[in-house]
Amino acid sequence: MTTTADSIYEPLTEETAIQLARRLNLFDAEADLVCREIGDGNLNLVFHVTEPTAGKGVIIKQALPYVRIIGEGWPLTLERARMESEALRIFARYAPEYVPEVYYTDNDYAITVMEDLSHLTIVRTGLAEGAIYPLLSTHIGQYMARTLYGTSDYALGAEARRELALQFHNPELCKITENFVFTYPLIDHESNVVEEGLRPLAEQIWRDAQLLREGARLKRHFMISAEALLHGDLHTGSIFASETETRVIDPEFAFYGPMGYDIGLFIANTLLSAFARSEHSREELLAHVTNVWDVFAAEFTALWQENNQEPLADAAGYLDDELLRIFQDAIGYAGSEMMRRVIGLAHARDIEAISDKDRRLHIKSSAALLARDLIVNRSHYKRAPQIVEALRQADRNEPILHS
Ligand SMILES: Nc1ncnc2c1ncn2[C@@H]1O[C@H](COP(=O)(O)OP(=O)(O)O)[C@@H](O)[C@H]1O
Ligand SMILES: CSC[C@H]1O[C@H](OP(=O)(O)O)[C@H](O)[C@@H]1O
Repeated sequence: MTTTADSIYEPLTEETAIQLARRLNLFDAEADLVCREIGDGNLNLVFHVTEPTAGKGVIIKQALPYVRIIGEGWPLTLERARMESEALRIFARYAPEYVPEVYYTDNDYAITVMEDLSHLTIVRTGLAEGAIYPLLSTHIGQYMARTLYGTSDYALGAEARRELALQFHNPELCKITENFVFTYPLIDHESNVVEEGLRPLAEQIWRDAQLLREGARLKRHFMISAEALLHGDLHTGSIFASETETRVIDPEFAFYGPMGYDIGLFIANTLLSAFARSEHSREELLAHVTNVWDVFAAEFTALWQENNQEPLADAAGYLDDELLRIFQDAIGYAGSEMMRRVIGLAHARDIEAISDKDRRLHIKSSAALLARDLIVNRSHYKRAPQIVEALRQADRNEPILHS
């Protein structure tokens, strides 16, 4: 627990959230305000303060000194609120159209007051209801290229990059990822949630020496690479969208890590949503998987050519090598993320919502087989359409072959 006896921190209530919004002059003095706590994530409180007659609102997000869904038995640093608001401000330098505006922060109360995005839908929810979001992968590809390139050595130079990285020492949140994404799904850990019927496959996974070795290498790479300021938890529950607009929220896991991690999380969660759909309505989501990489690579290349602090950047073949390495990192991390969403702690809600047990189990075992291949054979992946081909083979229960 990071609160101390003399700490002034206390959790907000719906009433005190309204008082805060008034104190910050976010609404007219006489405005009639209502507030609802709408947090549905694993960690924090989220208050939606609105003036219904004016159609105006703000979001007040507050970290609790523990994990919201577990309670005081799992203490967690309040520092995560500072990480989130500082990361949002930095990402806004590079991709302002893709993040909510931050109006106010208070680190003592672990509060971030930000733009209300309620006119948009959380992408995981929308995709489960059949939405397509035609611009999603273009926007996310641009968002990732701009924020990842912009905070890297290439754009900032090593000195400024190291300076910025000091602000994002985020050990408690990184530890959650190290444990719950990388370690626990690969061992028979008590926190894993393995659906009955999937146990034999899970046991096979835990005995798979090649998988454990490659999973360990990915975890190590995650722990020691400090390439760029990552969002750190870029799943589809951290993205709001409509047909025309896309915004990335919730970067409390931000830290300096490998660029491929953010890309891998987006790909993994889009693949899971694709698995959750019937075969004929998957195509748009699979197109997002290939397009996000194409857009990322094109935008990254343009930024590289425009502004690069690395004197050796023009070395023949170097950019291509970097892009292939980032791609293969992303493939591996997509595998780690998919595995944890199937047999780890925090499952994909769209898959859990499938009521037909046989179909749900088929999807989970196909996703686990695909995840294994992405982790173990990531060096065989050279082009984004191979991911789509691998998903189709896994879905048909065929061995995944790479041409
Ligand atoms: N800026 C925002 N505008 C509107 N709703 C938001 C905003 N930020 C968060 N929410 C709502 O609160 C929920 C939880 O927010 P999130 O940041 O994901 O919390 P956690 O950190 O606990 O995962 C989101 O799923 C969304 O419904
Ligand atoms: C108990 S932490 C599990 C999981 O929760 C976080 O997700 P979110 O903030 O979107 O609710 C993160 O993915 C953690 O790995």
